[in-house]
Amino acid sequence: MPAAKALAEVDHFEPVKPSKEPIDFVKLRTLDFSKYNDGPEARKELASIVRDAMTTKGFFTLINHGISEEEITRQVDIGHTILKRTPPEEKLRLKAQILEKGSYPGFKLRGLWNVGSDAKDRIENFNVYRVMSQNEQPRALEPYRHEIQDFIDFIHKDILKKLLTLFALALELADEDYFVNAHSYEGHDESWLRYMEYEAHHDDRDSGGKTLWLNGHKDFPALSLLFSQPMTTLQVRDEHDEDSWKYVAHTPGAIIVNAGEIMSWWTGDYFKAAIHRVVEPPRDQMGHDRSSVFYFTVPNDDVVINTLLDQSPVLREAGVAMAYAPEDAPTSKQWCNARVKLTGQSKQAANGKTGTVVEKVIGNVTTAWFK
Ligand SMILES: O=C(O)CCC(=O)C(=O)O
Ligand SMILES: [Fe+2]
Repeated sequence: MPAAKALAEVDHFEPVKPSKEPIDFVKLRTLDFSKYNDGPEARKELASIVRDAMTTKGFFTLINHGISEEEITRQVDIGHTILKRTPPEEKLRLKAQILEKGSYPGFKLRGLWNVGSDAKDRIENFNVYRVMSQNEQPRALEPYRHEIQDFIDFIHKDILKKLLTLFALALELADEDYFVNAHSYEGHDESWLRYMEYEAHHDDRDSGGKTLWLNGHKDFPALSLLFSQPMTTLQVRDEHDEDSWKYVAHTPGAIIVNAGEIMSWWTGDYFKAAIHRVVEPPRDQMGHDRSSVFYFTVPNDDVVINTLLDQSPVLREAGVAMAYAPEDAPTSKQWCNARVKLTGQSKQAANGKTGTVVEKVIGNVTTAWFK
């Protein structure tokens, strides 16, 4: 990423020290972008890693993606500063229209979502579209506007473009640019950058089991990019190991990539939208806030999402079924707005395969939540 010039001052967020406790980590594949420009064979190899990761765990670790650790730290600090310096009245005025419109830009205040059966979340988010002028931004953001824009633009135009090309290669799509064109930078869509802070639960020390911080769920976008952070809290449910929850390891400077429901529909569930959740950290990391940065990508508003059987010999060979009858397939915008409204609103959660599945139907689309 091109280096920024003189940087405006921030309130530094001091991340927690890595845990020393023994932890059962999920084994994720590593995708190394330093090989991306080494020619067609190297790209094919990277695409085969994407295919393997997506058909098994649904998550992988991306390294050498072009954003340095310092730049990630800087973005965490920017998010922390915006959340810290924006007064409550301004947060309320610039509140994200989540329940009203199913749209994320603005502040998500604490306590909007249910966690488990009788708790509310302790998460604050500040979300931004790539067209930042589309929404009024908080005063505290102004000193960082260009840095945030450069960060989003590099993710969307460089990292996402490479990732989506590899996803197309992994499926041997007739049109290698299909996913890239569906995420045209110039088009409009609901993709968003998220600064997210989990408030420490100071009462956790006395609790026996692990307290949930965010219910189990599948992400709804096409891809989710999580800038790796050191608090051991994110768990993925391993379908291949009796649905057990395993922690995602922190890799300094890496991006943890996972697919959402849009990608699973495109591929007739050949690529997994893995179920994941956030729980309290190990004892030696308790009592500390967590601050992180995410980029969630969805296709342009009018893209109709359905399984790419016609385009992909890999999907035909895998014998997957179409996700929807043609007349039932949702557009990106219909799906996103409807799904965002439902996030965290159910008081129940399901155990998945073995328990009752708590489902919500949106038009012809069904989505579910998990413990
Ligand atoms: O905070 C995390 O590590 C994961 C958050 C998450 O799953 C989400 O925002 O969809
Ligand atoms: Fe998620």
